[in-house]
Amino acid sequence: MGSPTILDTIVARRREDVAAAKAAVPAAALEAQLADAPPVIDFAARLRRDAPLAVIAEVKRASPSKGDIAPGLDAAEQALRYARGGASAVSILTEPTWFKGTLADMAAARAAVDALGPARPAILRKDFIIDEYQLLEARVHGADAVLLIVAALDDAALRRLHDGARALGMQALVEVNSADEMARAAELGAGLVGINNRDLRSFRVDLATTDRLASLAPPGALLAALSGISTRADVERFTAVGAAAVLVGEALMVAPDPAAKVRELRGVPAAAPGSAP
Ligand SMILES: O=P(O)(O)OC[C@@H](O)[C@@H](O)c1c[nH]c2ccccc12
Repeated sequence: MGSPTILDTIVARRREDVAAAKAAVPAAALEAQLADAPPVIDFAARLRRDAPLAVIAEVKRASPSKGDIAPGLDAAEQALRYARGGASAVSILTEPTWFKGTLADMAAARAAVDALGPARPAILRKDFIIDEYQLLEARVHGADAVLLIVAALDDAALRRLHDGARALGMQALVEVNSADEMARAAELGAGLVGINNRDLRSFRVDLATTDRLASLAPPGALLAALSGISTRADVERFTAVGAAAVLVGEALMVAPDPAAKVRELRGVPAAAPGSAP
């Protein structure tokens, strides 16, 4: 066993966070809130509706590799900017220590986009999910889908969390970064696969990861490319190998006009000044 990777460190801390959260708010209390949770929509259907390319736009204030990106940013306001640009979904980082996200961010972003009616972007809880308790937290705070990181989970946990998300009406975006992890996602029967160009063990980004792994995706699964994406050319590189969605964080968090950046990534003309979004 080598020295712990960044991923190991974050997962270990998340286990402590979950233990503390359970002590404060038992699972039974969250289950009692499910009936009043904001209604869930079909995440994959929402992405497919925007074929040939759906943008999943991410609210990420900071990261282990970059430190602070936009620490003071309001998650709800950013979600609305993304929605104005035509994002199909908004990914909200809810990990507090390294990414400076919270569940309150996700609830606020969900409430903000709900005002847009049924065409609203779907909400993805982006976190290091290792315990069913976090699925309850996600649903109660308005998530339509959750990220499951294959590298952070053994097969039993992956199966348990994948089925647990579905039992709560949510879908799972199953994240892979290698051929072995893609095989595990296929074995799981994942319908939504995210190829992360960033290796969460080293946080090194290699855009060729998606090129290399796309053809190994389970037939019929919706394929998303994650990380390191900043231009329309990056997007076209990935649609060329079968990606139906891209997930973009930093490039959107630093964009002076996030709505215009989403449109650029989608390959649609910029809105005329003053025109309706
Ligand atoms: O900021 P980028 O390079 O556009 O990457 C966004 C997203 O893919 C990245 O934040 C991410 C992908 N998988 C994760 C798992 C946990 C935390 C973060 C992530």
